[in-house]
Amino acid sequence: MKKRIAILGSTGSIGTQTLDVIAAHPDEYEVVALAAGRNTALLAEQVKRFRPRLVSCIDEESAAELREELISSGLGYKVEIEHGEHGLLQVAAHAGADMLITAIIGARGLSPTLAAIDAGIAIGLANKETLISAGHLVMESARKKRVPIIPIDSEHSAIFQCLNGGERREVKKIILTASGGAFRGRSREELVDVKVEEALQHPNWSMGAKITVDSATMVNKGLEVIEAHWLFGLAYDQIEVVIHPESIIHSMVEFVDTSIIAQMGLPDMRVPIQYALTYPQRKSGPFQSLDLVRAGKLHFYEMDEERFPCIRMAYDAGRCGGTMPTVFNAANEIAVERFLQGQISFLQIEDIIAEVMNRHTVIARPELEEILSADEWARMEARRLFA
Ligand SMILES: NC(=O)C1=CN([C@@H]2O[C@H](COP(=O)(O)OP(=O)(O)OC[C@H]3O[C@@H](n4cnc5c(N)ncnc54)[C@H](OP(=O)(O)O)[C@@H]3O)[C@@H](O)[C@H]2O)C=CC1
Ligand SMILES: CC(=O)[C@@H](O)[C@H](O)COP(=O)(O)O
Ligand SMILES: [Mn+2]
Repeated sequence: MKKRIAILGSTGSIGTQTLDVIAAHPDEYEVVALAAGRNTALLAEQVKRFRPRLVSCIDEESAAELREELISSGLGYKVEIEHGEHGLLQVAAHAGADMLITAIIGARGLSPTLAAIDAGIAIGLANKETLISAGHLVMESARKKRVPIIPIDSEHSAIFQCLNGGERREVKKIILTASGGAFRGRSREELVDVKVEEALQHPNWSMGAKITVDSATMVNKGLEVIEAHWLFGLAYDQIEVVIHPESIIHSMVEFVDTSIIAQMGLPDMRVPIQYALTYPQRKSGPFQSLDLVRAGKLHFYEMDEERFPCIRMAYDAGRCGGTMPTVFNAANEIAVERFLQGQISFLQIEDIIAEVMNRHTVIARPELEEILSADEWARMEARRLFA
């Protein structure tokens, strides 16, 4: 029987690569539900090709556009079209799905991810912001429901692969690799006037705009530290970050006997996506092998918290816990949105995060309602600063 897959964010970087992997194994996987934002032209193509039973768009207008597009192309089967938060939840908890790939951006992925877990659907987790915002709720809920959460983020997939079959209590620490992002060779002075287009030039990966900016500010690695804390149950002191400009070693685990196991490969997100789909098996795929001789030298540098203050803020937020990581994430989401819209400068992203964290009164062990209101509060504060 084919494994039935639902995807949140099917038209994005992770969403389209997930469909590429599925297309390479047509006898193994079936797409049952898709959710996207406003790219109805691409979504219509995906519907025609993968024939899901349910599809959802961001709003009513996009849903109408999609319907129109599918009718005019003479779609030969009946697909249910939904929209908005309701549609997103319907796709996430689709009764016919075995696994949900969370490839939507931001903390808006939280409620649908919780809905899928509640419905007993396995999660292939790309949407890291969900774990930053409410890691304790997501992990607790997954444990109670015995729902597996398989990481897709390249570093976490790497750690997951290194730990395969191993005892977690034998782990001394994990080492997350960071490329250094678009501005890795530049000093802070050289960041004052950087342009949006420059921040969107990641040296090794082709990704959506938000995560590419996060990579340049090092917020991405900060989010990944908190993500690793929740996924692997490690203390923050056991999570280290090193700069590795080549993005060939995707991350490493050091065990108590000082042995280090690393997962390596060319930067291609289809590999961790496929591993999440096939786990615990491995399958071949349309991927290029790493040629170590051609790669030549690999480099590693110490993380500089003065140069990249967002990494320190992320550790602070994680160690503080409660609603602080929620606030760190929400403030960053708004700051990045404003940077992309040309409203603030690159360095003001970190100023906004720092100031909103500074103003926040933490709630320890927050319930979902408290998470959602801390998230909303942080977004409001982040919109007001430098306005
Ligand atoms: N890209 C990568 O290589 C990696 C990404 N990740 C994580 O994966 C997640 C997705 O990133 P990425 O693929 O780069 O992002 P993209 O910006 O490329 O894609 C985002 C997707 O979400 C959809 N979307 C946006 N808003 C809504 C909404 N309200 N309802 C439904 N769908 C919506 C978009 O739709 P549309 O375009 O139609 O508007 C699009 O399909 C992020 O959390 C990121 O951190 C993690 C590791 C690597
Ligand atoms: C592909 C992936 O997982 C991204 O999160 C990537 O790691 C970003 O690269 P850096 O944050 O290391 O620049
Ligand atoms: Mn990553």
